[in-house]
Amino acid sequence: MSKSPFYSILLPTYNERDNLPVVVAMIEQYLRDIPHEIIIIDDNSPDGTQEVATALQHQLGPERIILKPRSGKLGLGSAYIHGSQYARGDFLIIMDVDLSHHPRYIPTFIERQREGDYDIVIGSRYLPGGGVAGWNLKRKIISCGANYVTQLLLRPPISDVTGSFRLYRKSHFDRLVSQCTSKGYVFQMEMIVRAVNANLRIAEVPIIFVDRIYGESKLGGQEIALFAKGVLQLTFLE
Ligand SMILES: Nc1nc2c(ncn2[C@@H]2O[C@H](COP(=O)(O)OP(=O)(O)O[C@H]3O[C@H](CO)[C@@H](O)[C@H](O)[C@@H]3O)[C@@H](O)[C@H]2O)c(=O)[nH]1
Ligand SMILES: [Mg+2]
Repeated sequence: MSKSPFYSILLPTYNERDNLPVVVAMIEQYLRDIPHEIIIIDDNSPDGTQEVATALQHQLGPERIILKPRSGKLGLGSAYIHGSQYARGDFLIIMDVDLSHHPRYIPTFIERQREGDYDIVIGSRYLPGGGVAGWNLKRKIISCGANYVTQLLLRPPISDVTGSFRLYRKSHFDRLVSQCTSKGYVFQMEMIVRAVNANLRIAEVPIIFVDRIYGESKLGGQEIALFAKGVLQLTFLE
């Protein structure tokens, strides 16, 4: 019998002290029978998320909880790249740490990967059965607009290119990252466009994204401008 794969869950945090312990407890519940580690990448959050992360490490042990903090807020995409360098898993699972991404989907991602030997499994809000709860109109327009513009210019056969709830085969994640130039939220889109161009096997599963209850989104005007720049670069420069 082949060895059961090992999974590394990457948790990027910036001011998530209330959410982090809940997300970790839920991951532990849903992955009880699945070999895994959790890597927390905190960017020196002013709210003290790092202390909460340290307490979780004491509670669950250094094999299960790995802390890879950075000295300041350096962007979501680069947080995943930083954390992945320490991952021991055959597969990486990336997700938000504000309960927008429910850990109950992780076993579904794993099952789907196994069914078709996929390289990437994407959680999609835009498939039938998926959706968004709690976003205002402005935020819906930003998300739909980003996906629409990407479809218009680059036509990836993927319904949700901006979401951050994904499973990657680690070897492919590393290869794609070595080609990626973006550091912020636009990273997700660039990774998918490059994965499609590399003919990787990609599956999507519907997810419901629930807007955060505690804390604030870190998506601002600068991230939107960087997204527009990223799509244009991929469209015209490659
Ligand atoms: N370490 C680190 N973590 C960060 C940073 N910026 C954000 N995060 C963490 O990344 C996760 C997502 O951040 P949010 O600020 O909650 O993002 P959002 O506005 O809800 O956006 C979500 O939806 C977008 C698509 O519609 C996604 O593009 C985005 O990745 C995310 O999933 C959270 O766990 C947050 O703490 C950063 O610079 N550094
Ligand atoms: Mg959020």
